[in-house]
Amino acid sequence: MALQLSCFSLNITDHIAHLVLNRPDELNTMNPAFWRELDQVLTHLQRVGEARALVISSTGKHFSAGMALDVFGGAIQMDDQSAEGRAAIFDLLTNMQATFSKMESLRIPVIAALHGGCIGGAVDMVTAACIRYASADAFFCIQEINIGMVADVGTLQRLPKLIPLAVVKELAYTGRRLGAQKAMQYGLVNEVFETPEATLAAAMQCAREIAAKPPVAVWGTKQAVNYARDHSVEDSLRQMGWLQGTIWSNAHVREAVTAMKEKRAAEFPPLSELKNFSEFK
Ligand SMILES: C/C=C/C(=O)SCCNC(=O)CCNC(=O)[C@H](O)C(C)(C)COP(=O)(O)OP(=O)(O)OC[C@H]1O[C@@H](n2cnc3c(N)ncnc32)[C@H](O)[C@@H]1OP(=O)(O)O
Repeated sequence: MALQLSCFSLNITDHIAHLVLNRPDELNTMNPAFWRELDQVLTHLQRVGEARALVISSTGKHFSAGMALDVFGGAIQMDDQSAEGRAAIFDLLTNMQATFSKMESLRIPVIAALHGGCIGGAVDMVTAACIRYASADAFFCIQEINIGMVADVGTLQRLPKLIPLAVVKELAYTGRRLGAQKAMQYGLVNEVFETPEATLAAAMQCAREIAAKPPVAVWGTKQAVNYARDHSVEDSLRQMGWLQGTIWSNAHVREAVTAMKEKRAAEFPPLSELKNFSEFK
C-alpha cells in the first residue's frame, strides 16, 4: 500500500528506508499532518518489514523548526479549562509522545542525519533515534522554554540518558542553542561532518552496514540496549537471557560464520516474514 505523504518523502531501496522531511519552505515545521504521517510511516515500516535501517534527513535551511506555531491556539486550544479540555490535551500529548516512542521501539535502527536548526519538537524526535550524525551547521534548541512552555514530547525524558543532566538543565532552562561540535563532545551526536551531504552519506553508509547484518539479531540488540538504558545491569542481564533464548537462530549464526569463512556477503531472511503477525493489529 503506497502512503500519501505531504510532509515527507519515503524511499525504500536495498533494505534501507530513507525518510526525508520535505517542506523546506515551512522549515519542516510539525503541523498535524506531520504527526499523522510520521506515525503512518513508522507503522508502515514495521508492517512491511522490508527495511533493515531507517535514515531520517531533511531539506532546506533547517532540519525542523519544531511545532508549527499556528498550531498553538489553533488546532491545540490550551485555554479550555474544562475537564474535557484538559483531558483532550492529555490525550493529544500522549498520542504525540507515542509516535516518538514508536520510533524508539521500531524493530530497525533509526539514524538521524541532521543539519541546521533542530528545534523544540525536533529535539524530542531525534532523541528517540539510535544514532545521530550532524553537519557542522547543526544546532539543537529546547525552544519550548522560549515560548512559555515545558518541553513535553520526550526531550526532558530522553536527553538526560544521552548527555549530562546539568547540561540538559542548562539548555532546558535557558533555551540556548547547542552547536554540533559541543553536542558531539557531550555524546548527543556521534560524528560531525562538514556538509549536510557528507552527513547523509555517513548515515547511509552506517545504514548499509546495519542492513547487511541479520535483522532479527539487530532487532534483539536494539531491544537489549534500550532495555539496559532504563533498567539495572542485573535486570538487564536477566532480560538478555530471556531475549537470547527467544531469538537465537542457529541458521543465522551458521550463515554469518560460513559467509565470513567464504569471504562473501551473508544472506539473511527479511523481517517481512513476520508481516502476517504485524498486520494482526
Ligand atoms: C511539541 C513541540 C513543541 C515545539 O516544537 S515548541 C518550538 C516551536 N518552534 C519555535 O518556536 C521555532 C522558533 N523559530 C526559530 O527559532 C527560528 O525561526 C529558526 C531557528 C527556526 C529559524 O531561524 P532563521 O533561519 O533565522 O529564520 P527566521 O527568519 O527566524 O524564520 C523564517 C520564517 O519562518 C517562521 N518560523 C520559524 N519557526 C516557525 C515555526 N515553528 N512555526 C511557524 N513559523 C515559523 C518565522 O516566523 C519566519 O517567518 P517570516 O519570514 O514570515 O518572518
